[in-house]
Amino acid sequence: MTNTIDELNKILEEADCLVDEATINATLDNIAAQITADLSDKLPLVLCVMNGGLIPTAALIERLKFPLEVDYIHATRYGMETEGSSLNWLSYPQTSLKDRHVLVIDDIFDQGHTLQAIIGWLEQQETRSVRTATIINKLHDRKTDMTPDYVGTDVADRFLFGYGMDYKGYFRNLKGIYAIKGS
Ligand SMILES: O=P(O)(O)OC[C@H]1O[C@H](OP(=O)(O)OP(=O)(O)O)[C@H](O)[C@@H]1O
Ligand code: HPA
Repeated sequence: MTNTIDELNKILEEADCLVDEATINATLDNIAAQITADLSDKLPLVLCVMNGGLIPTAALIERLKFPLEVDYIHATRYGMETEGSSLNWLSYPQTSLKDRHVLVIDDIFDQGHTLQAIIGWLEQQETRSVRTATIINKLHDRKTDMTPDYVGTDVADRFLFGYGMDYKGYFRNLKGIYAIKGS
C-alpha cells in the first residue's frame, strides 16, 4: 500500500538514528584510505550497485584522489519489501570488464547474497580482480560465506533506512542511518 506523506514523516520522527553523519564521514575516510592503498595505481573500474550504492559511491569516489572509471550494475533482491528474495538483475555495466581491477560499492552488507552473486558474475567476465566495499555491516548470523573487502560500521539487526537505503523507496537521501521503530 502507498504511504502518505504524513505516514512517512511519522516513520522518520519515530525512528532511531543509529549512525550519525559524523560517524558515516569517519567511516568513509577510513575505507577510502584502505582503497587508496590497494588501488591507487590500478586504474580501477568502480561499479555502483544501484540503487542503494548511489550515495555511498558518490561519497567514496570523491575521497579517492587517483584516476578511476565509474559504471553501475543494478541488481535488487528486496524491491519494495523488507525481506529479501531472489536476485533480480536489471542492468549490467556497459564498460568492458576484461582485465580490469573492479571495485564494487554498495550501501549495506546484510546477508551478502547480492554481493556474492555480483562477484560470481564479475568473475565470469575475466576481470583481473574484484573487491567489494559497503558502508554498513548488519550484525546477525544469517550471512553467506562472503565478506566485503572494506566494511564500515556495524549496526543492529533492524530494518534500516537512510544514506542510500530505502524504506519502501523513500529516505535514501537522509544523511544518517535510521532504524524503524520496533524493528
Ligand atoms: O546483503 P543482502 O541481504 O543481499 O542485502 C543487501 C542489498 O539489499 C539492498 O538492495 P535492494 O535489493 O533493497 O535494492 P536497492 O539497492 O534498490 O534498495 C542493498 O542496497 C544491497 O544491495
Ligand atoms: O535494512 C535494510 N534496509 C534497507 N535496505 C536493505 N537491504 C538489505 N537490508 C536492508
